[in-house]
Amino acid sequence: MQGIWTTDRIRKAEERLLAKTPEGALMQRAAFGVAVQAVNMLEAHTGRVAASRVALLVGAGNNGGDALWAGKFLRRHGVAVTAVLLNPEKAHAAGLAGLRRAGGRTVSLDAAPAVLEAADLVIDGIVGLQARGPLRENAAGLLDHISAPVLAVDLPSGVDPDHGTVDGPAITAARTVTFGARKPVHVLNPERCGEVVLIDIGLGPELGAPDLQQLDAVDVGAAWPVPGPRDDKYSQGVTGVAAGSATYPGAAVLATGSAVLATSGMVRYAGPAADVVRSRWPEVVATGSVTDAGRVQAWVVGPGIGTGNEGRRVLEHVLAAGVPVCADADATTLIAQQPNVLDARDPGTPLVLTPHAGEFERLTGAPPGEDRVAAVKAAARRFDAVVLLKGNTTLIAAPDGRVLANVARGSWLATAGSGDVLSGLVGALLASGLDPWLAAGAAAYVHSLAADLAARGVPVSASGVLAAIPDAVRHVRSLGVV
Ligand SMILES: NC(=O)C1=CN([C@@H]2O[C@H](COP(=O)(O)OP(=O)(O)OC[C@H]3O[C@@H](n4cnc5c(N)ncnc54)[C@H](O)[C@@H]3O)[C@@H](O)[C@H]2O)[C@@H](O)CC1
Ligand SMILES: [K+]
Repeated sequence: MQGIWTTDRIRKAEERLLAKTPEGALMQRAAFGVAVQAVNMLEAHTGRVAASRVALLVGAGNNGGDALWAGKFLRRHGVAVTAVLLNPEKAHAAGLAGLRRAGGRTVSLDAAPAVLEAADLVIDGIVGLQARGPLRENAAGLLDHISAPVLAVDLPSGVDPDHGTVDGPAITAARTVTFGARKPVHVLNPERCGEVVLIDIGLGPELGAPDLQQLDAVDVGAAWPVPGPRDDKYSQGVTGVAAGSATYPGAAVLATGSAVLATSGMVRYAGPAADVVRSRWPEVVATGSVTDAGRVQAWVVGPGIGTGNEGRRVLEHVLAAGVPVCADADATTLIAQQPNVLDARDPGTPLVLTPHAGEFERLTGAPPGEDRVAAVKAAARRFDAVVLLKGNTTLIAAPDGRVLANVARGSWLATAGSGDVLSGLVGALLASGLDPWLAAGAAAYVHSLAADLAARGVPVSASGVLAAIPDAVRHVRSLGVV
């Protein structure tokens, strides 16, 4: 699991580390890392390093200092480096002197358009950890002149470091090189950051527990349930799916199918689409109603059940069953409209809610807003549930305050029925006994990986995502099992 820390925590950790290191040493480490990435990008984009042209956008703080020192290192490779000083009086003095000694040029704003237009690579050192709000006018006016790839120092300037939000002009980077620890922006706004490269500057021991975490393939592979020699179909956990209607059986087929493909435990289906489900998934034990479904170790409830009286009866039944429940789609709306339905919940049994932004607003009375992390944490506490807030970056909060971020590799999951596939995955992992927070996180990971594997650059349907689940599980298992 990889950690992510808020800027406030990182700044405090940096202060402790700065007190233990010789002056300027951290900036040198950071800047050297920037220069290495710049060389690498120049090689990839222009096929050469010597005699290529790099423009530095230099703001008033240490972020600009990093860029200036990186420019100095690039001079050693014969790169023509020109620094655009956005605030000449406040530019980092030592960095500026270093760059000039090494033969780098500096220009002021009026010369900047021509410098940017001629550049093979632009290094964004406008603003870093202290960034607040969009780019100011002097820097904003330069954006139109950038056509070369941008390497952002620490974070793309103009994007909020803690929330990843953009409310005005901002840099879009092809790559972001960050120092010591990843910040929320790197997972909350991956489109603006591009590829994120972390440089170790020795901050690790100063950091403490992370504010956000991210699963990688190895974590997901290690967590994925695998049957042992003494397991049978019951011992691995039976997933119950209460979804779909006679008129709209698709949600039932998708949610049931993803539970079937996720683990080798048994799957039961209960609802009016039993015949359709049985014909598509003959291995599923299907009945017409949750009342005669038999024992399960977790329920998925909601997709396509409707928000009327019958839907409410189904939801109450599964909430009272004393097993973990993943409540999705219509179940979320029912909880939002009739919160007392949660009185049926057996206290202490895990609940996973999987709202998108609109459902989140219905559930909590407010949209997730700028600070999605805080919003999802508060909802998890309020409902005493794991809340999985869908989005390009999906956030998964546990009632105890832990938050996972899952960054989608593309946006192909924005397709009808893809949520049904996700809820089936969550249900199957809950039935296997996984911690509900990890179950939701691992499900989100495999869901987005399956979409990526299925899409390969073209649109994909929810059925396509479903069909790619085995490949996605195989991928994480091949990395996660040693
Ligand atoms: N503190 C440390 O130990 C290290 C810091 N490093 C670098 O230092 C950076 C932080 O430096 P600073 O604390 O000087 O802060 P910044 O460089 O982020 O900010 C400097 C100035 O920019 C202004 N500013 C804020 N929002 C702005 C906006 N939207 N447009 C234009 N200007 C804006 C601020 O008021 C401040 O005066 C990090 O991001 C990183 O790049 C690295 O050198 C590694 C070590
Ligand atoms: K920056």
